[in-house]
Amino acid sequence: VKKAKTAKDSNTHGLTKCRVLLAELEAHPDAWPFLTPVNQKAVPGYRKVIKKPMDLSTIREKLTNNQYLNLETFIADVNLIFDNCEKFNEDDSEIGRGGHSMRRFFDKRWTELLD
Ligand SMILES: Cc1nnc(-c2cnn(C)c2N)n1CCCn1ccnc1
Repeated sequence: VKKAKTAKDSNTHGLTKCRVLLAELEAHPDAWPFLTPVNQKAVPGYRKVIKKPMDLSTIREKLTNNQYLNLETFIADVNLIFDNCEKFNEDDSEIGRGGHSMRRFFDKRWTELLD
């Protein structure tokens, strides 16, 4: 029997899914370009081109600091990683291919975790 969904329940429930998904993203073999913030001093053009940098360690920090209201706001930050990657990297490049691979994996997993 499905328990009545209170706002708190769906929030807690949603945050558990965020933790599961983030752990899987961090452990993925193609995650290496996305584990830490792009070094904007070392990468010419990145600061100018990418308006909202995002990476998995920043998402981990925000999750730890309870900054995600729900699964949707978490998914938006993860997609930002992949959109930034597509904007800055050729599809036919190692980092570009890694971004596509990670996005495919993430899309599959979060849809599987939906109620
Ligand atoms: C993520 C991401 N998107 N673009 C880059 C990047 C970094 N340098 N260059 C020339 C790029 N296109 N990144 C960060 C990749 C992280 N990285 C690079 C080497 N070791 C880690």
